[in-house]
Amino acid sequence: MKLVVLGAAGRMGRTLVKIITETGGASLHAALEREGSPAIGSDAGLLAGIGDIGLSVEADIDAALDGADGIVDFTAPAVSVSLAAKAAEKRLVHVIGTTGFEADADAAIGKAARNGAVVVKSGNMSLGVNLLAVLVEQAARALGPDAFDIEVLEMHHRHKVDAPSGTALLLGAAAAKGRGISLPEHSVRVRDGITGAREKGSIGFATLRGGSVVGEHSVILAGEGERIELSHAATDRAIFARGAVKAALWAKDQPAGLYSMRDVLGLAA
Ligand SMILES: NC(=O)C1=CN([C@@H]2O[C@H](COP(=O)(O)OP(=O)(O)OC[C@H]3O[C@@H](n4cnc5c(N)ncnc54)[C@H](OP(=O)(O)O)[C@@H]3O)[C@@H](O)[C@H]2O)C=CC1
Ligand SMILES: O=C(O)C1=N[C@H](C(=O)O)C[C@H](O)C1
Repeated sequence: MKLVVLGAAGRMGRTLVKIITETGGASLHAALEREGSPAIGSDAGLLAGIGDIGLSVEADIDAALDGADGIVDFTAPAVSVSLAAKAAEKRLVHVIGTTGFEADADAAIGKAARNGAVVVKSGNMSLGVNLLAVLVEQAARALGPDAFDIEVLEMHHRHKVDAPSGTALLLGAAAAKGRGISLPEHSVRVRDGITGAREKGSIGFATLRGGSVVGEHSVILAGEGERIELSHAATDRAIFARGAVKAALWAKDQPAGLYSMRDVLGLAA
């Protein structure tokens, strides 16, 4: 499967270039960065630390998509939205790892999936986090609507630009699903000053940023006299890249539509 990596000089882009070259059935068709990026013209393999692979980073998306089977995209929300429309036009697989989408951007990606793109989108492409989400959903369902308070805590590196993380929101959505409630209607994303007592049935988020932390998430279910914590720690971005490439290979045989990593991994609650 011929894959185009968008954001090839980024933290995830470099990891993806390495993992694609190591994965049977996948090959690197093109590596892209935005117009004006200092990475344009550099060898994608040299940037990824795997030596010269004879493929330079380019900026022309339309030329890069010519002859490609799929796109792996860990960039920024506006970039992913405009690429989803192109993927629909060309009937391509589009794996979206980007996080930080607003509701209107999600709606635009849903539209692209209805119009011909095979989209796999997830705030976290790792097996571990997607299994954790299943466990969170089960725990929230088993513990009932409000006897236990649910809080999602995350920590990431100092460069991360969105909060709460896509993973924190994915875990919050799993908890909300287990409780049979809507996350947007029950989430508390910021607390500051005299907040009043905790609202019954809410799902809280707390964000830490610093250093080089790849990604750490805990879902805390706090009851009277006891507390359950379900956690995941990522120590290597390769887990996300492997998941993304697996998603692309899986999506190749699917009809157009919007899929999640749970679909790819066959994980049901
Ligand atoms: N779902 C998952 O499993 C994971 C998701 N992520 C998410 O992936 C995204 C990227 O993370 P990360 O790699 O750390 O970020 P980086 O900033 O390191 O990488 C993003 C790259 O995309 C480039 N870019 C921006 N605009 C364009 C464009 N129009 N065309 C091509 N390339 C472009 C950036 O270039 P420039 O710097 O010049 O703007 C940069 O090189 C984030 O949203 C993050 O949350 C990260 C890890 C795992
Ligand atoms: O920006 C990151 O680095 C990560 N982003 C994703 C998120 O927002 O959850 C996934 C991972 O935790 C790393």
